Amino acid sequence: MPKLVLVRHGQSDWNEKNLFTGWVDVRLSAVGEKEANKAGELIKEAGINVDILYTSKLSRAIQTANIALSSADQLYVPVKRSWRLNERHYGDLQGKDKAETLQQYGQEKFQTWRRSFDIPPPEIADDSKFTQVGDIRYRDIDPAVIPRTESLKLVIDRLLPYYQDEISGDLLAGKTVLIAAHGNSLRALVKHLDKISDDDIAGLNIPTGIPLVYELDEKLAPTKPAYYLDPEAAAAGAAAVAAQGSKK
Ligand SMILES: O=C(O)[C@@H](CO)OP(=O)(O)O
Repeated sequence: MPKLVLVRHGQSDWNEKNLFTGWVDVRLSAVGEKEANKAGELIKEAGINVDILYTSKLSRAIQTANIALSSADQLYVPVKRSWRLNERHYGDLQGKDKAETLQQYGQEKFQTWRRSFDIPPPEIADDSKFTQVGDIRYRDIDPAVIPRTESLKLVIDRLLPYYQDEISGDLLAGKTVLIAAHGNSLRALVKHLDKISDDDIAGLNIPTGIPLVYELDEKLAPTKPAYYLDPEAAAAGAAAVAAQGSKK
């Protein structure tokens, strides 16, 4: 039976600093490296043998996957990377402090930008130091397609075709697939897999560095609720993500 393991990258330098990140290519913090290592140990302890790894094009997801597969003794697995698994592009909020943004714009606007289904933050200018226009890693994408901002809905629009056309093929072949990606790109995927409504998805937060396992049937529907390999740490981690704006 196909198995899908999702892991959000470990804490990044900008998660630690409480900054909106999106497509900015920041690296893992020391804590994030430890979380990734632990994720691999959990994968190994659960007896999960990964057949193929998918990552975004962002270093923090790639680092997480490499460290986790190393500690799981599975560095050999083949890998595919796509910008379609990237974090949600955070528009003009990229690089901004979350607590300051909350203070400046108020709870309602802050929460709308952060967790509404279809309202994106303001667009980032192409000459901003935090834009990804001109970044060589996206040379295979038409520059007009590089996002200037995204809502969760727009993430689903660019991620789901990749899941259905590429990743599903490996799952339908009975493979165990590991996806190392991001808080909001994984929220998009979980919304699809668990059929979560546009309203209810606002309340879902994905913790860093804890593998979430889906066991799927031949139509790629979950045969039982997905489970975290460390449920207690996952609950604490999700609550910490939800509270990020209020952090000093
Ligand atoms: O800054 C970001 O890109 C994301 C994930 O770290 O943050 P949030 O949880 O606020 O959507």
